[in-house]
Amino acid sequence: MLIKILIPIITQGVNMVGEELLRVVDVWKSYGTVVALRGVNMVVRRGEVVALLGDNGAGKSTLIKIISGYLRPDRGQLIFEGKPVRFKSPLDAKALGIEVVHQDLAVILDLPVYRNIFLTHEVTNKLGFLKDDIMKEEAKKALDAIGITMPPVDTKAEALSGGQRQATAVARATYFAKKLLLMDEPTAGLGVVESKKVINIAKKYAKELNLGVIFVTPNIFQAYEAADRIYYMEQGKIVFEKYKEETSPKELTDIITNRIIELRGRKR
Ligand SMILES: Nc1ncnc2c1ncn2[C@@H]1O[C@H](COP(=O)(O)OP(=O)(O)OP(=O)(O)O)[C@@H](O)[C@H]1O
Repeated sequence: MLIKILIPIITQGVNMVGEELLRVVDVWKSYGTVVALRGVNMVVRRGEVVALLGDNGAGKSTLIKIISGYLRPDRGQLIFEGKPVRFKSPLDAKALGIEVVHQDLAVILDLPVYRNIFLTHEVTNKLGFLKDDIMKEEAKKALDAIGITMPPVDTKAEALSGGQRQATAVARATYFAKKLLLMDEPTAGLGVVESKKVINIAKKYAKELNLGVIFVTPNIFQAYEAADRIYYMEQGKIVFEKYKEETSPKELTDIITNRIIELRGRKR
C-alpha cells in the first residue's frame, strides 16, 4: 500500500525537476573551410541552468545561434520536448518558447528601451496600432525584475551605457522565454554587482518558472555560480560535463588550464 502511494509521488517529483527539454544530437556546422562545431551533443532539462564554458572560438555562439534558429546545422538534430525540430528562422524557435540574449545583437539603437524589449513581440490593437502604454508598463516590470538601474523606458537605446543595453537584452529574453532561455555571455560589459543580478535571474527563472537555461560564459567562476551543470567546449566539441556538486572552481580551473596548455603545445 505504502509503495502504491510512494511510487507516483517519487515519479512525479523526478518529472518536475528533470524532464528533458532540449537534446542536441551530433550537430555539425562549418563556415566555409572553418569547422565551428564537430558533433556536439548536449541535454538541457526543465528547471536547470546549464553553463556552456569555452575559450574564444570554441563554438559556443554558433551552437546558441543554431538552437535559437539564427543558423541551421549542416548535420545533426535538435530534439525539443521529445520531437525533432528544424528552425527556418528565429521566429520558429520563439514560437516554441525559446528566447535568446545574443552576444553581439544586443539592441536597436534607434528605438526606445520599451520597443527594444517588445521587439518582434509588439502589442497592437485590432487595427494594428501599437499599444505603447501597455508595452511601457510591462517593459518597466521586466527591467525591475532584473534590478539594474535604468533611465525611463522611452529613452532611446543609443543613450544607454553598455551595461544598460545588455540589461535591456536580458529583460527582453527573460520576459518572453516560456521554455528555454539562451544567454550568450549576458554579463559582458556588466560590473560585479550587475553580473551577480543577471546570474541570479537565470537561477530564479529556472527554478520558479521551470525554464531550461543555457548560460554561456568564458568565466569559470560565473559558470560555477550560475549553473547546476557545466559543459566545457573545445574546438567545436563538448569535451567534458560536470555537475556542480561534483566539482569546484579550483578543479575546473585546473582541468581547463591543463587542457589549454596541452592544446597549445600540440599546435606548435
Ligand atoms: N560568420 C562567421 N564566418 C566565418 N567564421 C566564423 C563565423 N562565426 C564564427 N566563425 C568561426 O567559427 C569558430 C567558432 O566561433 P564562435 O563565435 O561560435 O565561438 P565562441 O566560442 O562563441 O567564441 P567567443 O567566446 O570568442 O565568442 C571560430 O573559429 C570563428 O572564427
